[in-house]
Amino acid sequence: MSKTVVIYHSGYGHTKTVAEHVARGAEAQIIAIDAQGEIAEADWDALNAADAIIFGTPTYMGNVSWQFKKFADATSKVWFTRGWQDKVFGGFTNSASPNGDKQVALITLQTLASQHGGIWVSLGVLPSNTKAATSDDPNNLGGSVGLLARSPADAGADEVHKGDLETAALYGKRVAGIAARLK
Ligand SMILES: Cc1cc2nc3c(=O)[nH]c(=O)nc-3n(C[C@H](O)[C@H](O)[C@H](O)COP(=O)(O)O)c2cc1C
Repeated sequence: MSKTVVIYHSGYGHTKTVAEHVARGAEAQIIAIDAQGEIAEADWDALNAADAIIFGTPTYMGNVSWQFKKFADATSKVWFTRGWQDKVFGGFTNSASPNGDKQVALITLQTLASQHGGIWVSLGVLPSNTKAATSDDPNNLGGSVGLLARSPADAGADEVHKGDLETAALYGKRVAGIAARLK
């Protein structure tokens, strides 16, 4: 059994909903970065002990939230010791527009994982991109690097698109499964 941790920031709850579905698929511990961009000391211990880490952030102004970036910069302490070298990593982002520059945020997460010498896991779910496809379908946003999710600007935190939440669970399962195979 591998140990997976989902660590995310969410300003208004939508990304939290996505994180919970990723964590359910991965059977992962879940850690929230708070509004000041902080996590507890015990959370660092959990991250250090994990076989797989999945990063999550809303896309704000075309990139990760400042709270996530503050966390990312704080990981430089671990970077110096190569403490996360060869861990398995994944990442997800949620935003209002179908595109909304989500990919930029995702690449930031992939780059963070790579800085740590990690093994990045792609989404691994075929896009639903036919005329009949809807937001209820898996990977209807057509991602490949990691998980993309959409919450329309007027949607509540419990209204993240159904297909994206299903994709979130599939992706969590995939990351944890790959970590278990490598262990
Ligand atoms: C400061 C700010 C910047 C945002 N920038 C973007 C953006 O660049 N692209 C986009 O599609 N949505 C953008 N949004 C919309 C959020 O990504 C969307 O509401 C998301 O669901 C918020 O997630 P959260 O509830 O976890 O904070 C922005 C929202 C805020 C508050």
